[in-house]
Amino acid sequence: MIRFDRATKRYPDGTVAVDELELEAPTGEITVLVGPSGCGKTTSLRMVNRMIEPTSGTIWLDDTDTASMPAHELRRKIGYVIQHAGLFPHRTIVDNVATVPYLLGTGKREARSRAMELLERVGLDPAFAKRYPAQLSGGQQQRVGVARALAADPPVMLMDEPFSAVDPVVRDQLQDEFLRLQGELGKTIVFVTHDIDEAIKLGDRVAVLRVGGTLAQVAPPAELLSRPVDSFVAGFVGRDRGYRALGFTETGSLPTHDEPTARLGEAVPEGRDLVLVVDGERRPQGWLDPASASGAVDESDLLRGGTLATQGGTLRAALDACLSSPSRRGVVVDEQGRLLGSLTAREVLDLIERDEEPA
Ligand SMILES: Nc1ncnc2c1ncn2[C@@H]1O[C@H](COP(=O)(O)OP(=O)(O)OP(=O)(O)O)[C@@H](O)[C@H]1O
Repeated sequence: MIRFDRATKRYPDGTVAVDELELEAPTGEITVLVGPSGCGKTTSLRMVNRMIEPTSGTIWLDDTDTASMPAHELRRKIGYVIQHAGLFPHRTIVDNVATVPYLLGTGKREARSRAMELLERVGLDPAFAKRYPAQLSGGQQQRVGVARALAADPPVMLMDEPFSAVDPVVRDQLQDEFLRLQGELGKTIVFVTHDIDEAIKLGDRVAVLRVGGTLAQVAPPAELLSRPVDSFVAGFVGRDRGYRALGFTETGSLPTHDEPTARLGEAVPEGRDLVLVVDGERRPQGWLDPASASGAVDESDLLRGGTLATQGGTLRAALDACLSSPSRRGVVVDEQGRLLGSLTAREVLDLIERDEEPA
């Protein structure tokens, strides 16, 4: 656990970057700091590993006042990942990852073999190990940055905009893999971003800061979306927050109807209504308009593009499946992707209304 206890940073020029911050980052969870430019996110983060010393207040690591520990000992327990990865340009990837173990006196062979394991863990091909940072893409470099921070197996990780410098598709992949990795590792993570969508996706808890370095609200993402404390947080959390909050509400069992199907290779069925086409495992492939096809059902006849809802998924996914479906019937599948049935947007709205808590 990391706890900011009235932590304050006043820079020598008088700027108060962080003002009496009270915040707890629980053990094994991802706590995201988010807020507009200059609100003190980076300053707060760097006070944890004492790259910046607080002017007043205390930062606790479990039961220890971080100011009472030698800084090098503190930093051994804390991995640090920054934007652009901050890799050493003249060291190979494997040596970059093994940097801290080398410093701690781990033998070369052991440090390297652990570094290779970590590269694999963060989803990087071991073939990159002998390359230099400039020979990797931005996304690959960020993975190396994460592997390097994990190398000494620290219980705590500080991450400052680690995925901001890559394009949206790569960022999405890095975020997914980061969540998968955290599912295995359960580190105590403080993560800084200016991107509220990233905060909502990654945070177990999200702390919204205002310029001046004060805490506006800290809450799990669903609560932040559904119950922002004031207009600043509501504005920062942004548009569509009601719809986005559905992404945190699980559907339980969706009330589905039987959906008539046709199979690829079978004769095009009669009728005018769109028909769902499935493969031999009953996995939906797309919709068929019987009026515009003849002979056997062929892949090229299919209307695609609808998303699928998974039984036990979220209300947002269920509603999206309906709205994106060419037939307006949302397709529901099981964990293996096999058809369970369909439902309409009206039925999903009924579920939403049923779930609505009284204000
Ligand atoms: N060394 C410094 N001396 C004086 N003021 C500073 C210093 N470093 C940061 N500041 C100021 O402190 C405030 C908080 O800065 P900080 O970098 O922590 O914000 P941030 O929320 O991380 O911003 P961004 O999202 O733009 O990176 C800003 O007003 C900044 O100008």
